[in-house]
Amino acid sequence: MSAMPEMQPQDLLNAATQGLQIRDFNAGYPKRHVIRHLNVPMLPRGKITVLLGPNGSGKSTLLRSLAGLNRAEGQLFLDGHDLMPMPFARRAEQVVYLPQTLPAGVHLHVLESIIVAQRASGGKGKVSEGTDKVMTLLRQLGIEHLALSYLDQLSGGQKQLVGLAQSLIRQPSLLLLDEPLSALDLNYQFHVMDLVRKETQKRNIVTVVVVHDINIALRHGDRVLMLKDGNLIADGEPEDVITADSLARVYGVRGRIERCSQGTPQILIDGLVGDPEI
Ligand SMILES: Nc1ncnc2c1ncn2[C@@H]1O[C@H](COP(=O)(O)OP(=O)(O)OP(=O)(O)O)[C@@H](O)[C@H]1O
Repeated sequence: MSAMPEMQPQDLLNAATQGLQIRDFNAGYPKRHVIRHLNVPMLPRGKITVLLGPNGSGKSTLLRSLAGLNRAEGQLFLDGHDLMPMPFARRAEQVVYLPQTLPAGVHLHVLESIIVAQRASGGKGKVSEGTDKVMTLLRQLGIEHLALSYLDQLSGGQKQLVGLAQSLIRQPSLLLLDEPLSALDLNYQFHVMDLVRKETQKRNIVTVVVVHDINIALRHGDRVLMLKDGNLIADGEPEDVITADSLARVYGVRGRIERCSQGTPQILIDGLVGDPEI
């Protein structure tokens, strides 16, 4: 049996400090507290964390607050450095938030819009090199053919894919994706999560994704955080968090997780809590 390579002190230190830690975090709006005293132990780099919860549970508020776009207080340590006191521009160099929909009325074509995003985050070098990178990313996303189409003439799903390209080109340390699959067909959903995983691992990003589809969380999440009414109800590996009990408590549904013939866990819903069982 070959011996495990010994971890060097620096590796141990990195493992303990590399990633995002959320401490006593509160967030909301002038007349409405939404996220209350949230504490999340290290969300590691190179992994996908899926944020689940019913409508109105605070997922978007949390993501926007992590990006510095919402009122918030508490501590957010990225690799040991607190993001909260940082000027917004400095925080935005490391943290990228992709909202559910791109802003309307932007009359740029796709290629221009992604080069603008790249330049805004400090991307330098020759324009031709920037264009090559963007075209590679568009090819990976399967939307190379849209490079010269105008943003305001794209379908909802095409806009989502362009938004993802704008986010990835900025090479963030913390990538926050708010329902990036909601307008995508099944093929693109799979393709996008596959690409997000590869980029997360290759660039060692802390990625947090909001989805409503429990099967996506089961299949693509390394870790799941489940919110209800702004409170963290569960945190752990997908199959430890997504259980009949948490589905009942958080979503009010009677459900179970079963493995398909290929071994992939999937959710089956039998009804609502309180319905007569058949
Ligand atoms: N701009 C705002 N001002 C005041 N309250 C808001 C604002 N935006 C959202 N809220 C409230 O904050 C709470 C959490 O909303 P949030 O959008 O974060 O939920 P969510 O979990 O992302 O929901 P969904 O799954 O429906 O997108 C809701 O009660 C909502 O009404």
